[in-house]
Amino acid sequence: MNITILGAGAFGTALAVALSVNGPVTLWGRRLGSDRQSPRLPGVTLPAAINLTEDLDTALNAQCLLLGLPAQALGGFLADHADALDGKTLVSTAKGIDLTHLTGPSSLIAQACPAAHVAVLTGPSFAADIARGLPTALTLACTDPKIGQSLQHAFSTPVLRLYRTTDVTGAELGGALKNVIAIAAGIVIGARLGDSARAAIITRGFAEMTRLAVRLGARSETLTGLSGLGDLTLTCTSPQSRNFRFGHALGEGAAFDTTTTVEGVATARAVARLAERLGTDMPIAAMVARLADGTVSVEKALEDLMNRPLKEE
Ligand SMILES: NC(=O)C1=CN([C@@H]2O[C@H](COP(=O)(O)OP(=O)(O)OC[C@H]3O[C@@H](n4cnc5c(N)ncnc54)[C@H](OP(=O)(O)O)[C@@H]3O)[C@@H](O)[C@H]2O)C=CC1
Ligand SMILES: O=C(CO)COP(=O)(O)O
Repeated sequence: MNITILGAGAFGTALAVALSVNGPVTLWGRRLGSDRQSPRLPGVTLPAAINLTEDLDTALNAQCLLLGLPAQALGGFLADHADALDGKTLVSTAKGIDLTHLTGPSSLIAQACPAAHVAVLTGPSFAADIARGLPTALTLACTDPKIGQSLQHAFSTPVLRLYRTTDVTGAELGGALKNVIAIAAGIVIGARLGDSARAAIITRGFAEMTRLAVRLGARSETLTGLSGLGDLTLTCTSPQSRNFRFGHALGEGAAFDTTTTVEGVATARAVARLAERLGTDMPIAAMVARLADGTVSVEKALEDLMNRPLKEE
C-alpha cells in the first residue's frame, strides 16, 4: 500500500520513519527544510525511502492518507480540503476532542468527507521512541473489518505491532481522554502531592474516561486496551509526555512553552462541556479545565476533589 502522511510534526515524521522500512512513504509538511532533519525530532535523519513534499496537491493524490495533525487543527484542514480528501481512506492519529464540534477526529472526518473510509491509529507511543525503532504496540480502529485488517498489515513492521478493533469511538476517546488525566497526574507530581495521589488520579481518571466513553457509545473493554489504559499508563508516568510536563509545570507554578502541542487542555474544556450536556460526572477532567484556565488554584482543586461526597467505588 502506498502510504502518504499529512503533517510533519513529531508523530507524523516518526511514523514516516517507522513505515519507511516497508517501502516508500510520502511525508507532506508545510515547512520541511532541505537537510532531512526534523526540528520536532532532534537527532533523527529521515531515511531516503521517505519522499518529502511541501506540495499538498501531490500528496493528496494518494488513496490512503495518514492525518498527523493535532485535533484542534484537523477540522479546519478537513474543511479546506474536503473535496480532495473525500472518498479516500483517512487514518487519524489525533488524540483530542474538537472544541467546536465536541467530537473526536473520526466524526470530524465523517462530517467533512462522508464518502471517506475512516480509521484511527492510536495507543501508547512516544514519537521519539517510534523514530528510534523501539518496540511499540498500537491500536488500529476501523468500523469496516476488511479495511481495518488491510491497514493493520500495511502499518505493522517488525518493531511496530498493531492490534485491531472496530470500536473507533472507544479507541479515539481513550487516546483523547488520557491526555486530560495525564495533565492531572503531572499537576499532582509537580505540586509534590505524592505517588499515592497520582495512583488515585490514574484510577479515578480511568473510571471517568470509561464513563464518558461508554456514554458516547464505546465498548468498555476497549478502554482497558492499548488505546485507553495502555496510553493512560504511559502518559501519566513519563516525563516524555507533553501533557504530563504541562501539568507538572502547572503544579509547581512554573512557566511552560506555549508553542508545545498539549492536546489535553482543549480536550479538558471540551469534556467539561460534554459532561455538562450529558449529565455525566467528570470531576477530574472538569477540574483540569479550570486549572488550565487559571480559574482555580491547585490547593482549592485538591480540597474540592477530596471533599466530594463519599461513595461506593
Ligand atoms: N508526539 C507524540 O509522541 C505523539 C503524538 N500523537 C498525536 O499526534 C497528533 C500530532 O501531534 P504531534 O505530531 O506530536 O504534534 P507536533 O506539535 O509535533 O506537530 C504538529 C504538526 O501539525 C502541523 N499543523 C498544525 N496545524 C496545521 C494545519 N492547519 N495545516 C497543516 N499542518 C498543520 C504542524 O505544522 P507546522 O510545523 O507547519 O506548524 C506540525 O507539523 C496529536 O494529536 C498528538 O496527540 C500521538 C501519538 C504520539
Ligand atoms: O500520545 C502520546 C503517547 O502515546 C504522546 O503524549 P503527549 O502528547 O503527552 O506527549
